[in-house]
Amino acid sequence: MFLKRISLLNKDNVDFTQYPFTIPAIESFDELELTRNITFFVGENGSGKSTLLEAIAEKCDFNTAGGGRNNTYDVHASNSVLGDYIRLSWMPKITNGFFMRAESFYHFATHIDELQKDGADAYRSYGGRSLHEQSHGESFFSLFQNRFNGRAIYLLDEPEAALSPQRQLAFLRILHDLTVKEGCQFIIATHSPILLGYPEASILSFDDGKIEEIDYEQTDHYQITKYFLDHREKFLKEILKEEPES
Ligand SMILES: Nc1ncnc2c1ncn2[C@@H]1O[C@H](COP(=O)(O)OP(=O)(O)OP(=O)(O)O)[C@@H](O)[C@H]1O
Repeated sequence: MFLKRISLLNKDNVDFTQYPFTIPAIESFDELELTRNITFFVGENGSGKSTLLEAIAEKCDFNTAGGGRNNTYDVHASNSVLGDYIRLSWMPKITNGFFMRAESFYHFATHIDELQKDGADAYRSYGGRSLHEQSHGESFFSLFQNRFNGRAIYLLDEPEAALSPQRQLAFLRILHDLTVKEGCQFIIATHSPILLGYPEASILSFDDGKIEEIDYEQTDHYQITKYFLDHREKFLKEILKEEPES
């Protein structure tokens, strides 16, 4: 493990009427200890997971549109406001890593194509061919299999977005190998009940206005998916029933 703690600085200068401090989990955020090689961020849509992940990426000097330190391109690279207010505590400090956001991965793929056109052997780290020539899920997988290794921290925003259930299971194996054999650290925002099931991870919930560690079985992702699978017909009848006209 490398990144041990994330702390809020300058609390006196914070404007709680402005984004990102209007997000309840960020408003109450003070300090977060990271205790495992894999940390999951979970929570309802809009609960602040990406906001904190992007702030960590900015403090790591990764491209906030996606990429590592050396991936300089402009598309959607936004400044993280929260990045100005947090401090990362490392032991030891590392600089290698990657910020992956599913939503802007297309632009990252174009950036790699441009590097290749300029003469760099950029495809080598991504399965030997353009990420655009691979399916969405295949391109994610090429990144995980070829680009990720060694003493590094990986910040992933919804990596399951393009992965089939089978590939999500295969991704668990990659996570296992990269953390156990290579010592990599991961922070992953996810909605996947499959990924969240990884046994040696800590799960931080952003719900109920605070960031707190919870068990797998306490997550909505586990509970709703399990309930749905166990009671699909009853569940669907309930949510699809016609309301009587008033
Ligand atoms: N640049 C911005 N300016 C103002 N508000 C923003 C900005 N970016 C995000 N927000 C708001 O902050 C809240 C948290 O967004 P964030 O993307 O961190 O949520 P999330 O937990 O990652 O959600 P999801 O699971 O849907 O990806 C949302 O209500 C969103 O509308």
